[in-house]
Amino acid sequence: MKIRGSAAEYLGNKNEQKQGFKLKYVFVWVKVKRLSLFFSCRAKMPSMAQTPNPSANGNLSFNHNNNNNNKPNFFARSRKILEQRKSLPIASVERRLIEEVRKHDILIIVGETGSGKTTQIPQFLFNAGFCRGGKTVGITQPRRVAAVTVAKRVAEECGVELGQKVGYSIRFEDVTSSSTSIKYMTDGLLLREALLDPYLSRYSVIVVDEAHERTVHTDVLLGLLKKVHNVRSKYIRDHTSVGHKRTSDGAILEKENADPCISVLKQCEGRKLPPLKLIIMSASLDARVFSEYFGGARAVHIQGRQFPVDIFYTVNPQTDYLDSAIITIFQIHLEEAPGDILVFLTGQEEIESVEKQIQDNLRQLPEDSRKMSTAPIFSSLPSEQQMRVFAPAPAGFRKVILATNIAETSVTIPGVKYVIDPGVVKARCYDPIKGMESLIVVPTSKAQALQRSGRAGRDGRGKCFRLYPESEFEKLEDSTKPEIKRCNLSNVILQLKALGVDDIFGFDFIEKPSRAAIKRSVEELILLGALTDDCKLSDPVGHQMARLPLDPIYSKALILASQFNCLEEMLIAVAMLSVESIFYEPREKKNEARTAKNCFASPEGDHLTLINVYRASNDLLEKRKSEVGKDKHEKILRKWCKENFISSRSLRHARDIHSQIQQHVEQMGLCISSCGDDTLQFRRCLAAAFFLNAALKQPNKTYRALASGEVVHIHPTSVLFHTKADCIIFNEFVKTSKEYIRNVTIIDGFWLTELAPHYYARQE
Ligand SMILES: Nc1ncnc2c1ncn2[C@@H]1O[C@H](COP(=O)(O)OP(=O)(O)OP(=O)(O)O)[C@@H](O)[C@H]1O
Repeated sequence: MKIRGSAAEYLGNKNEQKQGFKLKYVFVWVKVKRLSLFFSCRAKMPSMAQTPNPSANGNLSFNHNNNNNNKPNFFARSRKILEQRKSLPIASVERRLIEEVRKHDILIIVGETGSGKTTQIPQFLFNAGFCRGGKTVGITQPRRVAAVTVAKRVAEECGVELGQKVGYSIRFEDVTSSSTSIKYMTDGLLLREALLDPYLSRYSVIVVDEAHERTVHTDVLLGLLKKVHNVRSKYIRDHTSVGHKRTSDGAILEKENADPCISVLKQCEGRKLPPLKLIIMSASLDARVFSEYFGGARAVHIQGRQFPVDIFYTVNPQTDYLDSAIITIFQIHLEEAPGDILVFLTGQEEIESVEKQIQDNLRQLPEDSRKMSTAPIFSSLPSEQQMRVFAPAPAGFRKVILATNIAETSVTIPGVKYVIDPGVVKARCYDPIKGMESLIVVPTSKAQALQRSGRAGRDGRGKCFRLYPESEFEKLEDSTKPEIKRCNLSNVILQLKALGVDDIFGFDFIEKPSRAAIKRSVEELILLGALTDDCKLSDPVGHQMARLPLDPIYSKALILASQFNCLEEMLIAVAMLSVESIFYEPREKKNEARTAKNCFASPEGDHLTLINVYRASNDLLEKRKSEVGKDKHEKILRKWCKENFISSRSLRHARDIHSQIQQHVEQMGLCISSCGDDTLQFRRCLAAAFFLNAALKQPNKTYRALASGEVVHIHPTSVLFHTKADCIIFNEFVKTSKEYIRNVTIIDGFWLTELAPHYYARQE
């Protein structure tokens, strides 16, 4: 890269601005190839050429039941959508695709980003009759935001109200009805559904979209779907051979009392059981791996994308990708044609810091160049705020979307013409020996780079700026290491146990996690009381823990809290711990921010400090409750948060999570009471739940984590940063420049042997 000025120089030279803002070229970009040329599929697959297909007329036989007909724009918009759909590469292969689905129970589809897989294939399946008899086509997505936005788009394309024929279901949000035929959902949600309906009997087809992401849920789901598919196929074979009749769409008509297995199946799905069709999809899939896993399943390739995306690389490696991203944002803003910019960053803190720098830099630009708005999106942002990135920018403004990898796959953000990809991502990594999980920033894979560039070029030609040289791209791994190989497996194992999978080592994973990781997580679940010593789900604790949509350790904390009479406090603590950084500390207002935080600080630790913040926000809203209206309350909360250096986004999200988990624990019949001022009870409960995360002070003032033996340091953001306490528990281990622990509370070391004798008595 030829840098002739840093970002500040570039934007801040007032003389230059006066002279008509003469641009300095900061990067020399190397334009390389179009996105489509980068695509290569390693498995040998038949390709679906784009032959004209008279049946691909884009019409879906849904009722148009929304009352938009009187709106002048409605017809124009419908016509535009229809035109768009017809021009998608996938539209011309509808009939051939359906033939493939009819012929093969399991089909792997690889099609370039934007070819129309996610939005069109479910509609093709509906048109072809796969939803007859009240059956549903289910499409899983690794991320909530994709499930929601794609469902909205498909409902619009079909001219139906969201939640009727087309709906979505994500954790804590179900927008479906009994008439839903096309259902988008997260892969985790489908796993939870399988707890209640082990044969997934309402589904005729399940489409696993973006399978390349290999999230832990996708991998477990693939294993489960394989099993369900085999059971349903076997059932059909067996019953066809003993003379059962089929309906016209292939479903089996049951004979009364044919065999004992039928009664189980009848409970789930009534009298018909069609075979389960599985479709595994992505733009960047190694089809061979999936095909082998499903016993040589058929793989097809859909060629072509709607609009080209030009890829640019920097000439030289970058030392500071945030700085480079900001420079590139402004370079595009000042030089390129109108169009929104999507920037990939690694987390909330980075996003908020870049957002602030953009605002600061904009102030230095001449008035007429300041028309730029920013919109952040990251996973801990509440859904309604995430949706703001999809709203158009004010007229004449360029929107800059600052996103984590949650915007990497499946989503279409209308108007995005430029993508900036620094080539890094925050990924989980797990050390099964020490039992430590941490988040670290790592290079993306080629598959991720391809997905990112594919977010441009969805409603017109696009450009993608990769903030690294092409030679670096060549060195990237082809695909991302499956999450199941780099995370703590307690949650997965608990779910599998609840699904009736007894032999975890024998479970047919697409790629097996290491024995050490499975063993470690099973041991952890036994220690938490979720599994018995012979590895069965314990009753009631294990079953209760599996029902809560939380990490097992948090679920255990809630269950214990009802016995320690502090469930009210623990609900708040768990909700506050589920969001990213409640407090923020702007560089230029460090002292003010610290003084504000001290008002909430508890000398006993971060958990009680977080509870103090939550309760203070409750008191505020209680005091001002006469001022009616949700908007008014939001405004009051926002102002208060700003004054107290609290992230209003995070607090609002925590309040949301709180009400959702409260509903769950109420349904489970747990007793919600408060320990009042007796915080000792609450801390004892923390010790009883988080005993695996205890640390003892060393003579040199560092701490040693008792379970892993690792030397750890209290994070500077903790209220206990200067503590001299002998024994503490913590919630999070973060490895940056040092091994840090975050969210720390003081406990008494003797409590550990008293409350977790099964672990600490054994250690003595
Ligand atoms: N919410 C939306 N608003 C506007 N256009 C959309 C929207 N969703 C999809 N589209 C249009 O439909 C096209 C196909 O989108 P779709 O998500 O089906 O593609 P895909 O092949 O699944 O891509 P990917 O692999 O990136 O998920 C997009 O390129 C875009 O033109």
